[in-house]
Amino acid sequence: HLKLECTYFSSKRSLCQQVLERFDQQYSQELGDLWPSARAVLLDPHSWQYGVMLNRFTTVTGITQILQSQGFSTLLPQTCPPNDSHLQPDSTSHELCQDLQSEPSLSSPRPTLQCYIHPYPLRFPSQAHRPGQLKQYYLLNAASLLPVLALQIRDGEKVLDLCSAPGGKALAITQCATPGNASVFKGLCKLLFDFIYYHTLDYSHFLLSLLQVLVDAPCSNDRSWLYSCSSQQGEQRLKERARLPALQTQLLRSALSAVRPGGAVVYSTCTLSSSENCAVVETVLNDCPENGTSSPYRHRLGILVVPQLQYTAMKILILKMNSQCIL
Ligand SMILES: C[S@@+](CC[C@H](N)C(=O)[O-])C[C@H]1O[C@@H](n2cnc3c(N)ncnc32)[C@H](O)[C@@H]1O
Repeated sequence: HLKLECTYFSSKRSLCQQVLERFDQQYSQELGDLWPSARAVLLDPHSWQYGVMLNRFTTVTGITQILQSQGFSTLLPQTCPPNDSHLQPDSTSHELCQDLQSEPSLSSPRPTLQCYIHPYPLRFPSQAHRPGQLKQYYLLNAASLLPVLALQIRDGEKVLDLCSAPGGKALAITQCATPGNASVFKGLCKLLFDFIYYHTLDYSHFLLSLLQVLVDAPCSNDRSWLYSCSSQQGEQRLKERARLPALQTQLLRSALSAVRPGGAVVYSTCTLSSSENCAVVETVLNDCPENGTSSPYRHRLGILVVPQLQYTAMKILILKMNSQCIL
């Protein structure tokens, strides 16, 4: 049963001062003027926003109306805006929107992710686990959907979600394409909540067989690292942080060995740290002589989503994500 009222997120979390000091040092240099507002969001759990992703494998009767009556609106465009809309400042956005909406080679439209967000950090109640039943919706940080959208998954494609646990993005992947075998997908949705995963660094047994690979790499998750740790744990995590780029580089190389020509590898993290983001991608690109300094890839190494208080930035980013865009 749905609890019909939304509640503000409240929790007692203890801040790890050492981690904050390191972030201040590093991010004021890397992000400049953007850091104070990003810092304010990270330090105020009440301002953290969660999207509500509907599960299209269940009948979602009534939830859409409840969400809309509470002021939630869809994150992704349900229909493409006209070419001169203020939300899509360039033609790339319009093409991306059309691409998100439909698959030209298929007679029926491709399923789109249904995610609702609110202009204020209102938290929709999470749905309790009901044995034998799928959840009708999941709460997740809306920015987590960007790597999944970047995969541009089409029906029938093989996707490897290389660092899957606990499974938020894998769930989003299941919402993006029509599965060949619906019961397998339903089983997957269930399994993902049992936190099943395995650790290896070698994915070469998939050698050149996959079209899409997602590397949502283990990283110094800024938001959670700031909280819930003693000063001893903080020290330990900062040491661990220095070792992460080597692991991330290994995982990204392994993903590249599994993807077939013409496919795509999407690398994502939930840290703002440049040494775990563009530096990792650059290191791997440097392996390939054809990706020299004059390569066009150099100018489009990725999108950095910096937490801000205005939610509209997220919608605009979704429409612009195919072009070079650093917020
Ligand atoms: C950022 S989390 C992934 C979150 C997940 N994609 C999601 O959306 O729920 C990174 C995960 O990678 C796992 N991991 C660490 N080393 C790994 C490895 N060698 N192969 C696969 N996963 C690994 C970690 O245990 C962690 O669960």
